Amino acid sequence: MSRKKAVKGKGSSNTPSSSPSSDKEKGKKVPTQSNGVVHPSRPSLSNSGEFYDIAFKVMLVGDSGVGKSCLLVRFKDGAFLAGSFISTVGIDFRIWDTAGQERFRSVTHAYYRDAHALLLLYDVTNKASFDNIQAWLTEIHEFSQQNVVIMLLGNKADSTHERIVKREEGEKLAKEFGVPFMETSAKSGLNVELAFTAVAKELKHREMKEPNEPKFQLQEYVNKEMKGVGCCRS
Ligand SMILES: Nc1nc2c(ncn2[C@@H]2O[C@H](COP(=O)(O)OP(=O)(O)OP(=O)(O)O)[C@@H](O)[C@H]2O)c(=O)[nH]1
Repeated sequence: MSRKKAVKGKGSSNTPSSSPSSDKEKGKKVPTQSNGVVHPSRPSLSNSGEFYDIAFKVMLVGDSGVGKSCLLVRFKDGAFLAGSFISTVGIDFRIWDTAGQERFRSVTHAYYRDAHALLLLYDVTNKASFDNIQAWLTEIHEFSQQNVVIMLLGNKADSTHERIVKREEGEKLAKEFGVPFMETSAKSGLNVELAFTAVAKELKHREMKEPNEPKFQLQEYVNKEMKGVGCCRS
């Protein structure tokens, strides 16, 4: 999975006018199987001009304001968007950035179905966004594929003074639900690259693994590579 083709779109319109089918139209540029995985007979060219062999659909989900757009922009451009800007209401393709607002949920549901991976975010400075994770997971299990890769991310880990949710609480919740977890910061860049590459590695491994090859251990990989807030390695 090429990082550069991780093109996100902050919704180009500020109304939920783009229907799932109209957005899928945009994705028609690449040959897609019914499971949504792109298997071109020869490498395909991404919008950014890079070649790739396989493509997966990764979505960012979570409450409004947890930092989904910022995380994607940090990953894609290495930049941080400070301050307030228009809330996401549209959904773009490649890496799909969803609107966290309740009133756009029905639009989001339609996109879960063929997602291969979901990065589920809460904001460590916002208890409600953490408390809502269980509801998000229930929804994900209802609408997404059974084998979807899920990773829980506690974002805004740079906000030391405003922090309300402890890292241990995130770890405990993730353990309860059997999903990998780490804290991230779109502002400082902490673990942002890792979140996307770990998911990409898992998906690629599933797709290309030889029958006798052991499974990729996503949580182990994350534990090994993850950096902590204020840690010497970050
Ligand atoms: N300190 C800090 N602020 C962040 C971080 N990530 C995002 N923010 C801020 O949080 C606010 C919301 O970020 P967005 O990326 O728009 O959140 P979103 O989840 O995409 O929101 P919706 O589009 O409404 O679903 C903005 O003011 C960002 O600057 C982070 O890692 N640290």
